[in-house]
Parts: sequence; structure tokens; C-alpha cells
Amino acid sequence: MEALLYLEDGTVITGKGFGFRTTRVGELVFNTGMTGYQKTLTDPSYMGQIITMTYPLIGNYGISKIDNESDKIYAFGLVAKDICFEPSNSNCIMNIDEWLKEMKVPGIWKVDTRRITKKIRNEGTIKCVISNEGISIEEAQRLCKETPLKGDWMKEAAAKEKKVILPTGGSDIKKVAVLDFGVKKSILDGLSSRGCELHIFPYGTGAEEIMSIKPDGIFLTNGPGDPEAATEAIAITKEIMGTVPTFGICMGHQILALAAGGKTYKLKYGHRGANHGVYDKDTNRSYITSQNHGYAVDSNSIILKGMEVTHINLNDGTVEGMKHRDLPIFSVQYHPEASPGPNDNQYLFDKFINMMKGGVL
Ligand SMILES: NC(=O)CC[C@H](N)C(=O)O
Repeated sequence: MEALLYLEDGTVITGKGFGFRTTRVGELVFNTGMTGYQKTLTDPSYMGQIITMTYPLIGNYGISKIDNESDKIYAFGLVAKDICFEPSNSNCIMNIDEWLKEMKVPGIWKVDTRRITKKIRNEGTIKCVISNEGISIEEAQRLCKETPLKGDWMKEAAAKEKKVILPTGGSDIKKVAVLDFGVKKSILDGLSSRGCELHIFPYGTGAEEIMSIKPDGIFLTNGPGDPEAATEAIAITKEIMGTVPTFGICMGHQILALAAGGKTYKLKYGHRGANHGVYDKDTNRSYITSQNHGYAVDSNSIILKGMEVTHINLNDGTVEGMKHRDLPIFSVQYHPEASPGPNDNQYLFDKFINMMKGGVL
């Protein structure tokens, strides 16, 4: 089966198709993780994006029941150099080709992923069309032109109804209001295993309803899209942030910055991978972190609004974490839950729990 990747600037890349036969338009990004494709593809923050994996062999340990970050693949497509159709792993229940078919997601392989990655690094992420159902280049070009990229995916990725998740560990139970923008399962696990009773609120739930549960803490999740498009969430967050200990991860961090009156901006090609070095100013230590974001918080804009930059990306100097000077608010741009990635940053969940128990930031 022939497949096509058409980029907005007219570049045409051909390869072999796998997965579900269809055509999708999305933002072409790259991820440098050497493992973790199942967790990456099911991370809701990738909604609207077509992922090029820089690691050359994808699918070699198959698909398992235990590696999902949500109930489906959120990414719009997968681009790989080589796909393994005969995986080897005791947990494997199917291969990646079968899984993409079941999840109705298209794939293209036998393409030069280094060329694509270099192009994105030099020129930035780009709108593209992935198709493995035999459409013409002209048709791809037309689709690319006619389909705008959306910014407010978080509204679709968030929970549709309010729900409660009971703690799975810990002894001193704390009630946490979770503002959902498309949360990863491992973030919820990180909180519930430490004694949090999680009250998950759909996108746009009003401040009064959130605070009516009398939470011990507020948590803002990760999520897809442009944080500036989450206008309702920014307004609600402004009303409640810091009334009780407040912690945000990735999109949650960006929304806290915007609610504080700061600014966010789009990075040229984002940070997506499992080995991004981050410097923690408070502890004077560096950590290897898991990351997936296309936007970042403008450092000067938050400093003026009472925030302090606590973490810095060691590759490009962008903001990776912040805290409020007076209120119990802190956040990180990267993923302490890892999944996929190193577990070195799980201590941030403990920090949040500690704050809810009366500890200081
Ligand atoms: N993982 C996330 O929460 C990503 C946040 C936002 N969608 C970004 O790309 O910057």
C-alpha cells in the first residue's frame, strides 16, 4: 500500500501505508523518545498532531493492555522509518499495525524520518496531510489548504462529565479538584496513589461548582492545543488559583501563567521526548525529564505578575517551572509522571501532597 505525507509548503514524501486506511490533516511534530510509542500515541495532548518518531524502529515490543494513557489514540497519525510487524514481549496483545487499524488511525513508514525532523527543526512544525488510501497529490494539496488547524482541542479532550476517583494508596486522604483539559492516566495515578480523592471537572466548569466540594487542593492537567484558546479555563482559574494549594502540569502550567496575567507563545518545533534536561533553581540540581509541548510561558511576563521562574530548560533556556511568590501555587511545563520517560521527577507529586498537609512551597 502506497502512502503520502503532504506538507503545507508543497513537500511530498511517499512511503508505505499501515494502520487504518484514511486521510487526516494535522500539525507535523517529532518525538525523540526511544521507547514509549503506545503511551505517546494515547497521550491526549497529541490530539490534532501527526507524530514522526525519530527512533528508527517502532512497534518492536507490540501493544499491551497496560501502556495506555487514555482509552484511544489521540494523535492523528504516525510516521516511522521502520515498523515491526512481529513484536516480541510477554505483555503483547497485538502489533502496532493491528492497533492503528482498530483505533482508526493512519500510519506511513519507509520514509526518511531524519529528513523530516531536520526540516521541522530548521523551519518549524508544519501543517500536513497523511494519507494511505491512495489520494492524489492534488487532492492532498486541496485538503491541506482547506482544513485549518484548530487551537482549542482541550475542550474536546477533557472529560465530558464530572467524576470521582477514589484514592488507591496513602493514609491522610486529601480532596483534589481536577480541572481537566485531557488528562493522562498516569497523572491521575500519581495523585490517587498518594492519597488523593480526585474530583474531575469537565472543561469550563464554573469556579463556584468547583469550590463547592471544599477541595484541599486544585490540580490543572495537561491537554492538547493552544493554551490561549482556553479562555473559559483561564478566567475560572484566575478566580480560584491559590485559594488552596494549586499545582499545574504542562497545559495546566500554561493556564496558570495566563490566569496570572502572563503570556504564552508558540515554540518553533516544541519539546517532545524523554530526555530533556531541566535545571531546578531551588535545589541547584538538574533533572532528566519527559516532555510534550509546543507552547511555552514567557518568562518576563510572569515575573511581572508575582511569579518566580523555578525551572529552566537546559537546551534552550525556556521556562520549565514557576511558583507564586506569596500564594501556594506551583507548576511545571514537563511531565513528572513520565510515561514514557524517567521517573526522577515524581517528587513533585509529593511536594503537592505536602503542601496540602500544610507544608510550605
Ligand atoms: N502536554 C501538554 O499539556 C501540552 C500543552 C500544550 N498543548 C502545548 O503543546 O504546549
